Amino acid sequence: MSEIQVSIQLPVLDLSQPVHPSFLSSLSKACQEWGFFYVTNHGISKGMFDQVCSLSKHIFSNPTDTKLKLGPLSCIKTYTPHFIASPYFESLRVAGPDYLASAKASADVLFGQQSSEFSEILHEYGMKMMEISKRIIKIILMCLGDGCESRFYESDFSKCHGYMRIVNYTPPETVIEKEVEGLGMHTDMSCITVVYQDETGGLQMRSKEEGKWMDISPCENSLVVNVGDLMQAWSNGRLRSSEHRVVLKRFVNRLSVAFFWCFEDDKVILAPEEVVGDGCSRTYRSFTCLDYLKFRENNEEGKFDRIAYTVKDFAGIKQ
Ligand SMILES: O=C(O)CCC(=O)C(=O)O
Ligand SMILES: [Fe+2]
Repeated sequence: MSEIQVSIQLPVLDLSQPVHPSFLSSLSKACQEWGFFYVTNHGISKGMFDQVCSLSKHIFSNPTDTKLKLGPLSCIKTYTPHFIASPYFESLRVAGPDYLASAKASADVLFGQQSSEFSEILHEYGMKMMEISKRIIKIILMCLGDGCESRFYESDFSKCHGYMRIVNYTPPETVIEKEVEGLGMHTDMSCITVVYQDETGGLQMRSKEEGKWMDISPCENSLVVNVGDLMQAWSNGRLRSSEHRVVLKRFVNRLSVAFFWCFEDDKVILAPEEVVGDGCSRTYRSFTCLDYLKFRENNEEGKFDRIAYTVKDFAGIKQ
């Protein structure tokens, strides 16, 4: 991994302030060019993040045998062990809309039924993330043109749902290379993804034209938002689903919590005429959300590694 790395300044969306038109144009540019931006004043306190992190670390500190009770061969299937996405990656999934029940189902298997701390905080976190995601989607719709928010939020986005993936990255103890890939290049199968990353760093995005890797550095009290495949297709490619990865540069564990905000499974995704724009042609055919998710699942190679199979491969119209 020796590509040149450059740094850029991404806009920071302040959720405590009304959105100014000049900010909207820089946000719009970032969504087209990079598919990434930061969010601040989102209403999640540092204390809450710290609690989510420390309880999650406690979960991952269990012996592998115990964690595998939640693994791919179990009936719960919330835990992804090492060597599936990468040797250094393991994750736990908490699904909505009932985050409490989802987190509790995993915690009960690991700790017995007395422990409710983990499920309660994850429930609170999930509910906050839903609220934040709705606000962000509305602002992203504003980037697509005047009136887009009022025209399309209710009709297209009000049934969205979200799930979280808590990821624990464990770098190798002996490193030959300077840095290793914790999670290979991919695009997210969401409308948007809202990521909390700890102070370790390592999240990188790939630039559109030159394919250079750029650090998305952790920014205190800020979340990282990236546009996903579903939004790229729904916007007829006006918003970019960014290619990104995670590299581990230091001998320290890294923890992140990614919240994936998605269309409902049976949603038919087709960019509205107004979003496509006069004189522009459609670049994605219509498809149902679930069919795309299945397409990605069935293409193991396209899952995390090389992005041979993206939404463009699935539903893009050859021009
Ligand atoms: O760990 C991170 O910072 C990002 C993880 C990610 O890209 C993903 O889970 O899709
Ligand atoms: Fe991702």
